[in-house]
Amino acid sequence: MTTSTRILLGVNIDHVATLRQARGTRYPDPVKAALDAEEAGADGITVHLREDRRHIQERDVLLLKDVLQTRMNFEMGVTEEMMQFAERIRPAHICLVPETRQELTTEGGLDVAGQEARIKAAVERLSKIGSEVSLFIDADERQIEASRRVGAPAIELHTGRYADAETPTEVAEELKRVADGVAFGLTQGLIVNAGHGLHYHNVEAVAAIKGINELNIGHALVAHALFVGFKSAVSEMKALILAAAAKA
Ligand SMILES: CC(=O)[C@@H](O)[C@H](O)COP(=O)(O)O
Ligand SMILES: NCC(=O)COP(=O)(O)O
Repeated sequence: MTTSTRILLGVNIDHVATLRQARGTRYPDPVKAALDAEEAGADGITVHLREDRRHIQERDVLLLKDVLQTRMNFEMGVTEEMMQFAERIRPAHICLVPETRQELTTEGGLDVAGQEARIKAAVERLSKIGSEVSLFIDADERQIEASRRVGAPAIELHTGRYADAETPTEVAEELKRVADGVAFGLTQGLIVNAGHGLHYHNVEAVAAIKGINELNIGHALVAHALFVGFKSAVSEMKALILAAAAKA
């Protein structure tokens, strides 16, 4: 996840595993989805090993670690169990995310400002294994400054509020919040990624924000893949974001 003029696509395969877990079958295999995604142009593969194991399982992460041609972005809550697992697998990238068991999905960003000492200790510990650590936060200057202070080289701005915005005014406000967050993150010397809730119909405006390094996208890709196949779903998304970034 190094800063470049070319925007990267991280493909999140969590919800391939959601379908498998719904029946306790061996299919569909998120590992196969990851390999297809890479063939279709994914720059990296994102997985979130949730505490409740509702989708991705340890087995998936271990296999991916062996077979990925690109790099793994391992999303995890800040718990001792996850810290030890990350130390075992040493992913190229780790994104620290907030997690609550009852939530339908990751509803907001990590409160870095409210627990700086704890996040700083986690960033230091995970940096020691050679992982590039990012913090999944809201596009909020207080959280961005705190992310710099705790020593994270990267942040991922939560785009869920933009994705959920309903009126054109709300969409414009939320997009501006993300764009301002990107600009502010860059002034802090951070690598700035973004993701959550991005879809074929809303991704272009985000991809056009100057300075974004990578977009992480999952749910929309898996949903579209049902109708067009995983490779096509990924290559369509990649073409959209590259075109939007090139036009900007
Ligand atoms: C942290 C994040 O935004 C994604 O990884 C998201 O968590 C996907 O999985 P869920 O839908 O389980 O939240
Ligand atoms: N960190 C965001 C992510 O990996 C994908 O989120 P979504 O596209 O599944 O909402």
